[in-house]
Amino acid sequence: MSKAKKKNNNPKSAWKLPKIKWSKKHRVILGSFLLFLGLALFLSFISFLFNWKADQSLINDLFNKELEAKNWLSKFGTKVSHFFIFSGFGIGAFNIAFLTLLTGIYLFLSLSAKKLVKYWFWGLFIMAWLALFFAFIIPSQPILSGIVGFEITEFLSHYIGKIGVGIFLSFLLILYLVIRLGWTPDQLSAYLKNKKKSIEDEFVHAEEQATSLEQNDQANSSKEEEVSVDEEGPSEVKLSPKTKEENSLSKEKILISSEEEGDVKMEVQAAEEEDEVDELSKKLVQDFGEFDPKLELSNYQFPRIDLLEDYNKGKGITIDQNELEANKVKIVDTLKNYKIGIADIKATIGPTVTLYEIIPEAGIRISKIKNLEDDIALSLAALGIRIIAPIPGKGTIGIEVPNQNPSIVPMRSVVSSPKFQQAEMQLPIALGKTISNETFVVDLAKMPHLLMAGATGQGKSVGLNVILTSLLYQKHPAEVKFVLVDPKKVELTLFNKIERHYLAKMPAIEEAIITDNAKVVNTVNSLCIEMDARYDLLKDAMVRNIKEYNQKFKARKLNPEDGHKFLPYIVLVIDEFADLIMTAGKEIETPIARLAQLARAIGIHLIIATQRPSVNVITGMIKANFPARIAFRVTSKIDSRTILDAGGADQLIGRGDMLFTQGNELVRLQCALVDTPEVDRITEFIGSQKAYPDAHLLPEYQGEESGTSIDDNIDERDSRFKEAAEIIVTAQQGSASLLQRKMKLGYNRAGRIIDQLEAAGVVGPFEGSKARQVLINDLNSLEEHLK
Ligand SMILES: Nc1ncnc2c1ncn2[C@@H]1O[C@H](COP(=O)(O)OP(=O)(O)OP(=O)(O)O)[C@@H](O)[C@H]1O
Repeated sequence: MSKAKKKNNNPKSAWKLPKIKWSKKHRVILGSFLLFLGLALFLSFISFLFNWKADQSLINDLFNKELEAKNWLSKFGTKVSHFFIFSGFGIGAFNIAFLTLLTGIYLFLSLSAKKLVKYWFWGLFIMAWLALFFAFIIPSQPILSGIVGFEITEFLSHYIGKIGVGIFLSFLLILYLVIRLGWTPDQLSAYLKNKKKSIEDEFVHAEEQATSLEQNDQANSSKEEEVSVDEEGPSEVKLSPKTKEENSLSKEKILISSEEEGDVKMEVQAAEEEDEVDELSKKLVQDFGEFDPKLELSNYQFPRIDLLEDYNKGKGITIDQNELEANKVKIVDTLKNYKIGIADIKATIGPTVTLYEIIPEAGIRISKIKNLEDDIALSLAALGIRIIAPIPGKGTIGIEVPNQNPSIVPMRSVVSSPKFQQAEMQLPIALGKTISNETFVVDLAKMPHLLMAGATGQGKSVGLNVILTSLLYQKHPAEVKFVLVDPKKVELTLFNKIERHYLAKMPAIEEAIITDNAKVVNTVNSLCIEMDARYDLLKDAMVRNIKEYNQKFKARKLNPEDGHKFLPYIVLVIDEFADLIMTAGKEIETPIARLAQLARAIGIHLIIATQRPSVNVITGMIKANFPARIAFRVTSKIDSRTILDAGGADQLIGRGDMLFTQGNELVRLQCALVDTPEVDRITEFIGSQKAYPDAHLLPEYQGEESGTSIDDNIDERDSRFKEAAEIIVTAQQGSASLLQRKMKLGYNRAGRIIDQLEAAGVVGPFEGSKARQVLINDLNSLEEHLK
């Protein structure tokens, strides 16, 4: 009988499997039918509990019109309830009603059938268990155990005795708890926590699905829109692997368009595969929670705001009313000399400069004012005047006049601003304040690289410290690593204290802050290798960028045994780029440009600073790849053009007054001030806390000189040398990351083996970013060669 019942029910779940054949309409119709059927069963069952005795006489006399049933669903309710509860499985049969209802909901909302099969299996399991259980403890109540439950228990106790049945039932219960719910004593608490979340997620998910369906419905109703859905859905998926939720959403999109077009089977299969990974990762997350990259330094404390100085001690900007008036008169008079009438003038007071916004009288052409820019500046005779004609987006002209008593923008004020504190950015940086005294926060990850230049003593080093400090205030040591290059050996030394928290370096280098140019070249090349390795990981994980990758890793969808790991952002800071490019030339320019072009997606960001903004330092290649630029004060217009492709930086007043561009318009900012003692306190605060055993290690890179000196010493070969050689020859691809993945090696060991393979003549020399050439064609030749 139980079999018969299962047969009855299974098809419902099996119907769902060949999803693609079911049009949305069919699913909705069948779904709502099952939904109502489930509801009817549920009501019948409930009512049966109270009326079963009264209605019992009906069972064999269903067609007698004189008899009335008390069941809420009358004779139908009585009959089915009797069948499922009384003759069947007792109150466990409520599961049938519930499962039918659930199937209805799944079909209605077009949710994945995979889960449903599971629900049915375990739902029926529990139903059978309950029947046996009740027959075991209260055998006299057929309504609790049902006849089937009673009979089976009878049968079992006949053979294994009452105690045997008890043991058997306990075993089944444990089976359910362990397999279905994943309970072990220590995971019990973790489970309870996660269950809540997964239920919430499911609701959100279902809502999203419903909205997506609705949207598609709307799309289908209009022919034009239908085309756009069809075009967008599939191409989105092919080009951009998505996170779990997005994936199932786009899967739905494809299915819907497939009903119109009917040939996107491939995507459907891919989506099914993703489901399996999902199940596993969900289970892992359920058992262990999300992966927490911060766990190793879980007690790490972020630096406190009071480590920073409050230079203004609560004072805001102070500006003299007379100063404002005098400047206004001067501006109006000067413009009058050039026959430019003013309709209105408005002043916005910033920390360093005040912006006078002028609306010229009707009929005056902006171009006229623009042409007179230099003359007007001369007439106003003040350093630091910058004319913006027109102010982008407005029909007005801006004249920036320096304040007589500029106020400092303390790092403390920008760090504690809500704008920075609540910034939802990957690498938020509080650069300073705008001319209208608003805190200016940018995302380094979006820049994605920054070029910083200005004459000496104008605030570059402070600017670098502002950037680094911003990140220290927002990012845990597990999330970001700095590679610091400081040929001047003074500016960044303080950061030595946080070497084992925040710095990254090559294993062979002792000092984490690199001062020697030859080592810089190696390190930059090492970052290129890191970049390639990260791209391999991204490709393998089928994601587009580090953010998605880390999300996927945290959700335990990527297996660490395949070489996957949480990837911190890496920020490379080069303090004096001029020295470097003068001595190393192309050797450094090429890998820098390569990093700049490609590294954004994998979380490596470059900041290069120079006090010599000449074209042989800031070359075309560098400029093309650094759209975000900061110019501090420079001495000539030419320098300003070299940095910004525009004048203006020569009109700045120094001490952190700067122009910032992210590729479009220029923004004048007052850089925040963080002085050496403050940086000292912050690094001391961080440095005194528990650290990682070492700085974050970058891949090994052997420079030209050291590369050629590898001997082919057979005794010193790695124990897995031969295996590695075979992998390389089979794949015909000489890369350390390949060995890393296939042999599950660390980067250093894989790198060493590659060097040994080079020495043994199996692979060619290092070719920068490209994989090395493999010099042996097949395994037979390799055998010969190694002999
Ligand atoms: N944002 C700022 N607010 C106030 N004063 C500043 C600011 N930035 C710099 N200064 C002042 O300017 C001085 C020089 O700044 P900084 O050392 O950053 O210049 P620099 O451009 O790095 O010089 P160099 O190229 O010689 O290292 C600082 O000591 C400080 O007094």
